[in-house]
Amino acid sequence: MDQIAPPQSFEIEKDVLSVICNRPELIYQVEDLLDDDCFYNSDNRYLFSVVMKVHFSGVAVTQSSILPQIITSGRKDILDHYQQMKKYFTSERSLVNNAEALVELSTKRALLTKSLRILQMIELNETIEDIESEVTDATNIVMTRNKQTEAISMGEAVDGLYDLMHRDPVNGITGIPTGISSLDKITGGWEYDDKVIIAARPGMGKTIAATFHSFHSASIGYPTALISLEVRPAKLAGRMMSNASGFNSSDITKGRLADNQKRIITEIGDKSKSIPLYFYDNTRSRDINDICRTIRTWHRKYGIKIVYLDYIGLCRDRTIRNSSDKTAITESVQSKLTELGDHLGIPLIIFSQLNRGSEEKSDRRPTLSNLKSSGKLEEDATRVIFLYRQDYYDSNESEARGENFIPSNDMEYIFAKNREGELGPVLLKCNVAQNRIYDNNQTSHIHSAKQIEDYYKNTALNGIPMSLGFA
Ligand SMILES: Nc1ncnc2c1ncn2[C@@H]1O[C@H](COP(=O)(O)OP(=O)(O)OP(=O)(O)O)[C@@H](O)[C@H]1O
Repeated sequence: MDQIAPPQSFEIEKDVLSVICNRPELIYQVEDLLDDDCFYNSDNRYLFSVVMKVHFSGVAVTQSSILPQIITSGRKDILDHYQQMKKYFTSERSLVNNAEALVELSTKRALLTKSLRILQMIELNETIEDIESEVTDATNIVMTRNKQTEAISMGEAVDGLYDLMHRDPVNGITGIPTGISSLDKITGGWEYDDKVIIAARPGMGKTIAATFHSFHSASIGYPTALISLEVRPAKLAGRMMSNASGFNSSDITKGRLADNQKRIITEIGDKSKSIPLYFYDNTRSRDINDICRTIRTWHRKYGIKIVYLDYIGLCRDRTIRNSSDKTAITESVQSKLTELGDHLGIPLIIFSQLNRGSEEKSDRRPTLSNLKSSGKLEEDATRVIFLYRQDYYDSNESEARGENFIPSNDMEYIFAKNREGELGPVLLKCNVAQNRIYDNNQTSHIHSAKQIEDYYKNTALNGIPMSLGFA
């Protein structure tokens, strides 16, 4: 393997360089295609980088404009090289084809380097996760190259439209059902190209929403990833069991249930073990590069169809040098997530924590301006939804006055951006102790054993024996 010569062609490099040195007005044909790495020969690579620097500065590429660049770098020998390229003239007709050939050769060189690295890692018995990461990088090398050279034809676009048009809506929904019919009406379910930001101040119910929606999508059969950077999987499962049983989630996790109640949770728990829901181990890493790698692996391994991330502000990014620049980190994290969602073609539901800064005004409902401090969250999102519960404030104020508080359970999903649908609030109910979110017109989402049976009838939890004596 060590003996494999790096794929390259000095002749093609020379052909391309001679055309762009003689006919700089043609550079635009290849400027998006080529980068320095496309040239294997170091003089060619250096000359190309100088030519492009001049070109991108908006100045015409001539001997006099490249001269200052060469002199400041101390590589006067490159001037001879430039003159040789000018003398060696070849037809410009093959420029694009030749440039594509150079891209292909450089891709092969990058793959060769990666392959040697992977072989070495196997030899050194490095962890499978690290090896997998290198394999993913290798796939990305090929993907990036494809992006540069392949267009999507009108034929492909129209075929894609037919696929969308012929999807069989179930109850009018083509995406992944949210679990709440009034939300499904507005969204049509979470769509394959969705990047949804669900933002809220602390205590508004982000984790309840993440748990509720992910449990729902998994229980109706969609392989689901729940990346919670705050709550451990056993506690998340406790919230899901609370949702399914109606018992207070704290009572479940703190061992405060009676024996017959524990039996019910065990029944539901055992049944739900087969649900395709995958939790991320947040003790391993909160770095977005590891998170994206994990999601890619799960997509291959488990066929993940939707990802919930709770919440973006807790992600780190080791590629950002200044770790105190929160905006730079959020922007980088978000662009990595957007790229991942586009690449996998699955919805990403990303939770975001708003700070408490602007709660002084009389209407405490957040607006898009509250997202401004979190980088470009709004720009890339297909939808921005704010969660709001007036109970949160009322209960604190009642407590301060020493009064008893009776919750309204009102919850609003406020659509502040919705690329293909209505804006405005959707009024729902949320029972925080039971981790339940339900339509406003229901007195309770689920309040009897019979309703639980009906609710889960078409899900993997179908057949849960709910006749164990609770209402
Ligand atoms: N078992 C419970 N009993 C009573 N209230 C609860 C229970 N579990 C959660 N809550 C309350 O529900 C609200 C929403 O909880 P959730 O964990 O979803 O908050 P969050 O929006 O994720 O915020 P944070 O990041 O601060 O945890 C909080 O005010 C919390 O105190």
